[in-house]
Amino acid sequence: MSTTPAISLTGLTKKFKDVTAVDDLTVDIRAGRVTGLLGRNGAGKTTTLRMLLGLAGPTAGHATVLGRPYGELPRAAHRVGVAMDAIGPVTGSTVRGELLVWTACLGLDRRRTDEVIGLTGLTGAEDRPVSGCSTGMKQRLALATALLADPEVLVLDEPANGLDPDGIRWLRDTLRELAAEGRTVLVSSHQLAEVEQTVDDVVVVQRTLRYAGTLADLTDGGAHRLEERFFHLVDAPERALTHA
Ligand SMILES: Nc1ncnc2c1ncn2[C@@H]1O[C@H](COP(=O)(O)OP(=O)(O)OP(=O)(O)O)[C@@H](O)[C@H]1O
Repeated sequence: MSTTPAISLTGLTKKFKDVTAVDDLTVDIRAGRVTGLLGRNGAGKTTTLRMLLGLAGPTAGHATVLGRPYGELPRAAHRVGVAMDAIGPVTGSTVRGELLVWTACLGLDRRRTDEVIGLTGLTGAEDRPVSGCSTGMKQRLALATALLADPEVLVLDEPANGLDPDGIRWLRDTLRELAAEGRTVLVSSHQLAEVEQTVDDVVVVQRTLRYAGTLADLTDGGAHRLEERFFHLVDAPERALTHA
């Protein structure tokens, strides 16, 4: 396994007028692993991911993915797959139509569209208008779009939201398979019981960093529930607890 982090955040800070959304966040995301980015509503998860992807400029600090700021990474859209609300459907057409637009934008063979439809369980729904898709199907479509270019890194903002139990299990298996193939998966989530079954590593934020390390270290090898440890961390006086 590579020891070079796939993603590095260094002193990352974002202020919106009088609100500090992210404060001096320094953390490395290890390659080839699934990392859960956890925090309460408003903890700064989406803002962190937006800064990582160059969608928001940091007030201070910097972020790199695969060794470069996203905006300076050659073939960034091929190497980093992204699923977040800010990057929603563009065409207002069908599932396949939507994917074909992205396939063309990325300069990929049209056959890749059908491959990701199969990979994400959207077979049979290809001709459905995106506007008529359930939330779970839209989540599958977002992941299908992120997977199109067969990226090394996946950045997924709350991909489990709106998925039914089948969808949750499918997502878990898919993320584990992607990491087993050597890909790096950074996934934000509120669903702690699900995260506990999916991730290798955990980053907990509450504006500042509260924990970065392995799930096994955080839960003492499963002796504690992730939820219990999470509340201990986010309710603790502001301080950074970091583990290797
Ligand atoms: N464009 C903006 N202008 C002003 N404040 C913002 C903006 N974007 C985010 N914030 C504020 O920054 C803080 C962090 O928001 P962010 O969306 O990053 O949190 P989050 O952890 O992703 O929350 P959630 O789990 O609810 O999605 C919140 O207080 C939010 O209101």
